[in-house]
Amino acid sequence: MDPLERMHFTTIDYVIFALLLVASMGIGLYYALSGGRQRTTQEFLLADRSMSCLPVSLSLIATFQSAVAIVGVPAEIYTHGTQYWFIGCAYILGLLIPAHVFIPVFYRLHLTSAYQYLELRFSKPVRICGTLTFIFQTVIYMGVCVYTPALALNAVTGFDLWGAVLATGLVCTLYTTLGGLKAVIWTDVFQTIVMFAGQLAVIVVGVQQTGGLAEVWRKVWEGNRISGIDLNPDPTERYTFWTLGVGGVFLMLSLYGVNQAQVQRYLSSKTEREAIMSCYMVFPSLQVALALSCVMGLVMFARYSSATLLPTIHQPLCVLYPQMVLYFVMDMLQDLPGLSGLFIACVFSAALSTISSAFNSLATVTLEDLIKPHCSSMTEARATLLSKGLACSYGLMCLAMAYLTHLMSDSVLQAAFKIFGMVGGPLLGIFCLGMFFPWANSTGALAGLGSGLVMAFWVGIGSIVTRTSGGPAAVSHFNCTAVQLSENITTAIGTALNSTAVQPMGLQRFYSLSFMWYSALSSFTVVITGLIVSFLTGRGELLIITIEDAIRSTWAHHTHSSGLCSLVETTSKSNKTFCNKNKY
Ligand SMILES: CC(C)(CO)[C@@H](O)C(=O)NCCC(=O)O
Ligand code: NA
Repeated sequence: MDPLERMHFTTIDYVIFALLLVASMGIGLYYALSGGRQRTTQEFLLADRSMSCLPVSLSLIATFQSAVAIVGVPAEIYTHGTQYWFIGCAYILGLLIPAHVFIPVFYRLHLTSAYQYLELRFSKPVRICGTLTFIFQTVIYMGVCVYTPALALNAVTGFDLWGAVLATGLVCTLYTTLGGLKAVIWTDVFQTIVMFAGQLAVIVVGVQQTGGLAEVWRKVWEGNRISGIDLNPDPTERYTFWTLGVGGVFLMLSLYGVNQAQVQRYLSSKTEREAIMSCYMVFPSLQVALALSCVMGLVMFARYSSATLLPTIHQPLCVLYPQMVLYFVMDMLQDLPGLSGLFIACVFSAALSTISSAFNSLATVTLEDLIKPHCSSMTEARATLLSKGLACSYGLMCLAMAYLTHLMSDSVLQAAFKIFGMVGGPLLGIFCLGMFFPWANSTGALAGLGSGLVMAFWVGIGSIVTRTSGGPAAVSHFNCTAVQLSENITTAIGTALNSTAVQPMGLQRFYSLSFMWYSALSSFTVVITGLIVSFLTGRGELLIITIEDAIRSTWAHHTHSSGLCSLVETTSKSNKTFCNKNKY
């Protein structure tokens, strides 16, 4: 029997998928019609700065748990064993540092956009460059996020590709435009629960069908899937304890420390304490999310390690990475109507929660950083209308980006997967430069950001062109024999094998740097270049040691350069006194 034929959706599955969309729409409508009815930018972009830590923390994990991660991590564990699990170590510092360094600075400055910090600390051009970099990164990312799950679902079940893209894109645009950040956060809460439920259901059924936990354990142990800690210091090794546990911290900081989507949620918290608490609560939830994905990869392995199952399943599993997990799920859940629908809902929840954050944060930075500075007389009503228009436009742009992603070649797609390491790193670097190095000046910051981006794209594009770096590889060997593979896939694997066999030298070695180091490499490049250029062009000041110093020096710089505390009108009373106190 052709495996492609038997994998189809029942009515119940379609109903569950539709329920996800309807419930998300419902939450959007509720927040459009309740509370302040989305009539101020404070409500639309910052949820009235009234959120408590539980919804904020679930929303924080939903944002960067994309569908790419939901289907990619189990495939990674299946093919390479549990080494990737060690990224959980990076969550410790990757969340403690945002909680105690970045959140206090952003929260006490009472910002709306994280890039306001860059103007306060450096200058307007630095802020604009930061904003444009963020827009570039997020626009590329959202296209990939909505396209990847739709493509995988289409390949496995025949579910209409553009139907899925349009349904998710349009529904998400609607509820973000109607309900603002409150809707984004509360749909994230709902979608996180669906995500956990879907993964848990697959694991429970998978364990049961494989013959119980002991049997799963025996098979993954015999199949060598349980990886010990790999302390190999080679930075070109894809996943080792060092790349994951140290390089991963920088990735986490670029996502949870300075990314606008997350900063905006911290700023939407009632108090600074709630914001810090929410960051703490991300830790256990993110560990659960990671464990679910990893265990799912192991169950998948256990189920297919037995030779008797191979004849029917080997062919469909010779597929692209993201599709592998869907094959497994559909194959296993086909006799349990509704459950495959639940898992599809889980994958699309991951996609929706990521793009909704993207729409709202893009609308925020575009309004605050690019438009407002030129229209100082804009009324609140007009600003709110404009922010809704922006959220809606970015939603439609997401559909255009999904289409562009569709036209992209496989190597460009790989670049899109690496976008967080490549573009997130330089952004992290520029915030660190501002917060930890008081003598860094605006020229240094601009030079730093530029060189960080050049460095990131050089190594990122170089690795794709030379195909030496393992990233989330597009191809897996999943029980396939060479005969069954199409010609170009065989070539791709051949190239991959050759490149690992030959030790790369010189530039080749640089290009084969594990992509887990990209954030660290590019943020260090920003800081070092920024410091050198600042020393050459500016004056020296004292070293900042505490958060208070960091905030004080930001205000001092601002009052110094503009001559007055112009932010006073727009900020809260506490900041007003803070500002006045620190006026020189
Ligand atoms: C945030 C982490 C590192 C948590 O494991 C991971 O989910 C991640 O790399 N997320 C960003 C990219 C993505 O999920 O599409
Ligand atoms: Na998500």
